[in-house]
Amino acid sequence: MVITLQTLTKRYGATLAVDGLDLAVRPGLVTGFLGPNGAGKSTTLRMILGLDRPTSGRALLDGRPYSSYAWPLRKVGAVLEAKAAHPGRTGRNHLLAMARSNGIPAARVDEVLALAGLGGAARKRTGTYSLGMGQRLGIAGALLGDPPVLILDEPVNGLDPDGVRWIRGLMRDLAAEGRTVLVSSHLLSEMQVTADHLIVICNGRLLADAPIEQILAGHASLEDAYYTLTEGSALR
Ligand SMILES: Nc1ncnc2c1ncn2[C@@H]1O[C@H](COP(=O)(O)OP(=O)(O)OP(=O)(O)O)[C@@H](O)[C@H]1O
Repeated sequence: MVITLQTLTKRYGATLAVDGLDLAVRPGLVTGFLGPNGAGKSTTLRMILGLDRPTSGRALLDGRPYSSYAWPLRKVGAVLEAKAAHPGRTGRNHLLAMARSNGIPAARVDEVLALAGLGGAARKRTGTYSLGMGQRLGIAGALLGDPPVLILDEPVNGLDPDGVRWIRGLMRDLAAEGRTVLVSSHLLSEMQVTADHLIVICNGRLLADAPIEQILAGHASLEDAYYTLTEGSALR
């Protein structure tokens, strides 16, 4: 499944959060989505997921908006914020409710809980989860519908070293299975070893959309390349 942005624009009052993005995110790759704080990454991801309405332009999944799909969890799995679950619900019940509303069998809930390393905490209330456990629950939820597209906003935030390794391997595996994996992160060293392709934005505008080798060429590290790319684009 291809994610296509067509002159995607979002204005909040005087702030142009996303400024005419035109690009395609392709299957079979881990695409890193980078940019300074306030660059417009989360706003872009929210528009792809139909959680924010574009001021103009469009965000499409295989040519159709997210909202046009009857079982969206079977098309796109997303983790936007850790701890999005109701704190009084157990992790398992949270996922069961998600599964039910998307016609996904209950057995899949236990599968993704085990996959996310949450088997032991499945029957605890999510309000008692640590940041990393909340992040794992979010990832379990994203995998629930076995979707062809995964959208992850800062997925390693709060994860322990084991968790970081796990999510890195998971993203690589999902891409190798032919899925579209779009991941935003500020951890450039992590992106350097995980991403195949990078999209860099600043002030809502596209700075780079290229294979990682091309962006790294002539630089000692992704951190170096990133600073070269963004230094000419002072933040508002
Ligand atoms: N609901 C909102 N109302 C008003 N302004 C908003 C809203 N959401 C985002 N913005 C503004 O839009 C711009 C882009 O924000 P966004 O959260 O998309 O950036 P980001 O790249 O995800 O940043 P970070 O790396 O800090 O998460 C910022 O200037 C932000 O203040």
